[in-house]
Amino acid sequence: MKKTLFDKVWDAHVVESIPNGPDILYIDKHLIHEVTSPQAFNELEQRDIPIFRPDKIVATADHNTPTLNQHLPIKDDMSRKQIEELTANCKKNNIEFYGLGHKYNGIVHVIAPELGITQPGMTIVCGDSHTSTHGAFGTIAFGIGTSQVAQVFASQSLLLEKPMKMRINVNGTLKKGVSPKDVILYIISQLGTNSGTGYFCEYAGNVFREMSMEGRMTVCNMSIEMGARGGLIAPDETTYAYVAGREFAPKGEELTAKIAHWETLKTDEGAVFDKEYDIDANDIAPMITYGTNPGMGIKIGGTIPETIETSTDKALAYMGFEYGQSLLGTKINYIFIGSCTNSRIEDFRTVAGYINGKKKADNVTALIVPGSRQVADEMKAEGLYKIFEEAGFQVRQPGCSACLAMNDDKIPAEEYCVSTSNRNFEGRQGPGARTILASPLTAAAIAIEGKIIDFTQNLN
Ligand SMILES: CC(C)[C@H](C(=O)O)[C@@H](O)C(=O)O
Ligand code: SF4
Repeated sequence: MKKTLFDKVWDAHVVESIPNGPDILYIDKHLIHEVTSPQAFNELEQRDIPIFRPDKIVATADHNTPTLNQHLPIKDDMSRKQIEELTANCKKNNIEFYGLGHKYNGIVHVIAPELGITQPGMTIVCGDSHTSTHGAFGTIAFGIGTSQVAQVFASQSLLLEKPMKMRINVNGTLKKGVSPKDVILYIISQLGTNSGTGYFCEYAGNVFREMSMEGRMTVCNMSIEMGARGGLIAPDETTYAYVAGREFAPKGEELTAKIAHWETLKTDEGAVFDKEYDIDANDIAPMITYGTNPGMGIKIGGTIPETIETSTDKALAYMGFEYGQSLLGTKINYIFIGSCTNSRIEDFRTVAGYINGKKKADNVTALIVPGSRQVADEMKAEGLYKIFEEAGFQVRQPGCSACLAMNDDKIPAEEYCVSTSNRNFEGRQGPGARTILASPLTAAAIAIEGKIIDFTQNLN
């Protein structure tokens, strides 16, 4: 039978199939962070169940961590307790933990790929919806709830119904200034935030084949924002080159053998998907969102479309926008360049390339938050800190930061923030804050102008 990439990885991990029921799926890697692990640890302790395979778990602190003075005790009580609890739980259970100050600390979805923990053909879970990011490696990766975190702790497996399969093909040539973030924002704006519900989504076509691993991670990261359980892209030479040489990646003959296997992880010609979409790359332009879900996106120079959905009325009232309005010229006081969607070295190289020699507008507070200590170190080594600081941007320490208001980095009420993160929900960046999602390049250009502009005309 012809199989999809998803079928191949899934089938290779089925421990047992219950006739007409769910499968028991083996999990290769379990990533954890401070927000969704405490109850799962408690549950196991209460039931006196040991953690089955602690060596398959990697922990980091990212959501509640401050991005200034990380060497000092965390001031916020709640946040400090969360991190202390994770630290103690990892110690007690022999789990590898990259806490604050550790050279491998950072956002969970940034560190696992950069350390070579994420590899093609694996199953990876985390109590975090953006676990879909790891699908960029041809991995079945998805977010799980806290009770499932406990299930994986106890058994290294999960009881799951096999999801349906969809494929999105994007072929053609991307226009100048169009980033991977624009590709996924465009897809979600066209297909809607429920289009992926119940599905795992494979991204195929020359646009993804030609994309860097960083770009593929940005795309897969936002699969969850169209409702999909996860997204994935077939591994290829770009993937192998990224994985090779990383800290925990296979080496030498083991790597050669693995690559031979990874080569087989492609959807067979003629394999059938439950649904499929084709998108012309030429239709995609730099995107921004105007509403309170990631599907409410338009091309930068576009106007807010009329709709019959009453939820849009509420979204526009929250955002202070109107139907038919163009966002060009909207004054922007906050810029956030970071999050597991766009805080990798390539993102900051793009931003630095654009702002080098320029200055941010006076009204703008611009935050640059690397996704990990390693990204921060690379930025320093490449001289990017200097470029950002000279342009008046604040460079912070790694963490989820202003992506969600779980730490000190919050956007004031009613202020617009052009953000490279993945969610623009009400209050996501602080009570009353208004988030406009965009690519790092778009955010950089807006930081320089202090208002929304169509920067594509400035590109040479
Ligand atoms: C806190 C965590 C559970 C949450 C998620 O699952 O995604 C967060 O990372 C987010 O982005 O909203
Ligand atoms: S950076 Fe944002 S989206 Fe990513 S894990 Fe952290 S809070 Fe979630």
